Amino acid sequence: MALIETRALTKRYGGGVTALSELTLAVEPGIIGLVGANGAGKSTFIKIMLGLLQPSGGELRVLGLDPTTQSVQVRQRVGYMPEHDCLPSETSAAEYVTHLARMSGLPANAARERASEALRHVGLYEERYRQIGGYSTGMKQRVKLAQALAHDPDLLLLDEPTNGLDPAGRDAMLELVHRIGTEFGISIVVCSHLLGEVERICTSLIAIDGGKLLRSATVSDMTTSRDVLTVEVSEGVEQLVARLAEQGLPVTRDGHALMVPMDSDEVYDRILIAVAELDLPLHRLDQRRHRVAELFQTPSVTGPAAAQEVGHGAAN
Ligand SMILES: Nc1ncnc2c1ncn2[C@@H]1O[C@H](COP(=O)(O)OP(=O)(O)OP(=O)(O)O)[C@@H](O)[C@H]1O
Repeated sequence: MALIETRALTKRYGGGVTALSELTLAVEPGIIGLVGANGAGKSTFIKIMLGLLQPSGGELRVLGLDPTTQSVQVRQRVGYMPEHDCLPSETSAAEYVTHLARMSGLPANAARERASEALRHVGLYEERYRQIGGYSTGMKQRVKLAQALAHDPDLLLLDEPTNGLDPAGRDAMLELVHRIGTEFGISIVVCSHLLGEVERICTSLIAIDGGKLLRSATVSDMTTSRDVLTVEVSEGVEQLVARLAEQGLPVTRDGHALMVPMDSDEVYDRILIAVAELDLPLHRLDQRRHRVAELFQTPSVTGPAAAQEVGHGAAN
């Protein structure tokens, strides 16, 4: 059974905004990156999966359940970490997470135990009796993660868990998410507008742009068949580009380097022959795996920083 399955899932808000447009996908259990630029529709998708928002059209199953009619069952099995800060400042993390565990239906003692355990998993055990108002941003994010874990869910939906964190904090949060996914065997959907960031911890990726599905596949499927050859010549780059284009090889430029998808073994030889025939000084010819971010580059996305972001448009 697929973990999440949608068919033509669509969400329109008032004011003519189509936040999700005919999304059709199926993902298997694992750590799933839900990636897209700001406004791509990630939060909307998460809220529909939780049954907090009703879709305007299409179908959806989460853990085999229909959130539009079985939202209580869905929320019993799904933990949700919202994007924005929503924590009470004058309450301790222990009190807050216990309270939410109780609200999910656990008896008082079990709720307290589960809260302590969840806070231990996220590294806040020692600090759990301090008021949340005195916590750093990273600690607050961890409290949100702990409350999502407290009722022992089968699936976690994390909306931008690295928001507001510095690079070290982002790394630590991603490592934690990865550990929870692998050690506890919980499936996780982790939203991010930074593909390069989640790519390293995910087993599959759903990429959306302007509410439309760009791609949904396992990370290994996205990368294994897409090795790329990098060629650098000290001079005559234009000649080489023209020669490779004549041969029907798709070439993209990355600074001085030329990148050619390695669709078959003979591509390597064809490049070597072209360089030799043109008598160009070969500086470098090597093969490497495509980074997932490169697979999503569009003509309007340029430069290394932009290449990290998926898509480029808001939904309209
Ligand atoms: N309640 C709403 N009413 C009208 N439009 C909305 C509403 N909520 C979201 N939108 C619009 O729907 C589109 C998708 O928003 P959504 O928050 O789902 O995107 P996102 O990918 O999560 O982006 P972000 O990371 O910035 O939150 C955006 O254009 C947004 O402005």
